[in-house]
Amino acid sequence: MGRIKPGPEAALFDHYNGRMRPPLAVTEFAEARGSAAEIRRREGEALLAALAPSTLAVALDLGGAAPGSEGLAAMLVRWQDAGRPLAFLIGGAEGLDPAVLARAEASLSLGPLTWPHFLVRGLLAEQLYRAQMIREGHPYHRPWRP
Ligand SMILES: C[S@@+](CC[C@H](N)C(=O)[O-])C[C@H]1O[C@@H](n2cnc3c(N)ncnc32)[C@H](O)[C@@H]1O
Repeated sequence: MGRIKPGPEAALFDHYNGRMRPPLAVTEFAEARGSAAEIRRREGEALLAALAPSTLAVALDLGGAAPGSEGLAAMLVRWQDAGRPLAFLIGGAEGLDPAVLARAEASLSLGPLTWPHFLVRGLLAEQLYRAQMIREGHPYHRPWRP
């Protein structure tokens, strides 16, 4: 949700997305106006209208599953094996509407801290790139801990 402007958040996303094979395609939606509930509803309607019926939607949500990076890599394999378009949904400042959470088949948390949505885009891109590296056995991911 939201149209990112040139700046550090856009650069963070571009940095990791530029490494992905293939890169992620981003669809941006204008942030809505009104009360918090109206914003969530209007933004939710725009998001839902853009999803094809076959799309496997994953909501980025604080209440979602919070796997480690290797767990996320395994989840991604399952999602991609479904052979359906895969979409990650990131809410705006007011969060995702309950209708969007209900449509999503999975929800993913990046931990209990609340992050700004444009930062979430970059954080997610890094984790999806990391998941690719985990699948390839690439030393980008160093799972050992001292
Ligand atoms: C500023 S947050 C919205 C905060 C809102 N109060 C809520 O609870 O969703 C904007 C969006 O970023 C994503 N987001 C922020 N922090 C997150 C986290 N820790 N895990 C997953 N998604 C997060 C969600 O998609 C959220 O809708």
